[in-house]
Amino acid sequence: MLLEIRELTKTFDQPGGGRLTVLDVPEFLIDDGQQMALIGTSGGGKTTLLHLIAGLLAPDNGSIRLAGTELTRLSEQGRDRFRAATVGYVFQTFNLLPAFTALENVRLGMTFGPNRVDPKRAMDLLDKVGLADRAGYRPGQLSVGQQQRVAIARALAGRPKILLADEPTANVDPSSAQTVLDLIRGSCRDEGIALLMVTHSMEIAAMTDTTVRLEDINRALTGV
Ligand SMILES: Nc1ncnc2c1ncn2[C@@H]1O[C@H](COP(=O)(O)OP(=O)(O)OP(=O)(O)O)[C@@H](O)[C@H]1O
Repeated sequence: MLLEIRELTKTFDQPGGGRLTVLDVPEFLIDDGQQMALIGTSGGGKTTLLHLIAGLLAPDNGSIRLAGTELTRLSEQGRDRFRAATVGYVFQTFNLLPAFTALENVRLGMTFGPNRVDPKRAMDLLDKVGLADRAGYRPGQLSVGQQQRVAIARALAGRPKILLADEPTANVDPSSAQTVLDLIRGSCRDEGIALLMVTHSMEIAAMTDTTVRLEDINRALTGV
């Protein structure tokens, strides 16, 4: 099993006082190489779950075991190192660095991991996402769909074990959404990378191996 989450809870301080329990997840599992879509109502905690798996947030309680490492035993720095080595993340807003070119952004996806920076792989990935001719462009000089493809190439650059993608098809038209999805699924399959993808589209969810509704794994939403 690549990812094993058990008895996970996450609460947040609320601006008006008190704490909100966003996640209360008894069990959530992902196999090596499995492709899973995560759907659920807005504000239900999908992004929070992705952040916990990436080690960007720490849970209140419970266990997150990813690729044999218990994340809750790591320091924040340890989680940063672990993330660089193990997790690729396509953010809802891409988070590309505006001062760097497309190629430099993809290379940055390798800089912090254990694998040495491999300029050829960076260029190959840009080629794979159809942007070899835009390697020298900065994000501001690219369309939204092109920026999204650079973000996908960057997330794959460090040869992660799992790709976390937060609504990667939300900002493009339906035919580009299909291209983006094919790209993500094909790359993950070719490289043996597991995929956890948040989406609001049932059509897109139907194209993955498994679809999980957050309501079905999160007791905080059902109150049971
Ligand atoms: N840092 C924070 N402080 C306080 N509350 C937060 C924080 N981050 C998230 N929340 C709350 O946690 C809940 C879940 O947020 P999250 O972004 O995980 O939802 P989501 O399922 O990804 O939503 P969407 O589909 O709209 O992107 C929301 O009610 C939100 O207000």
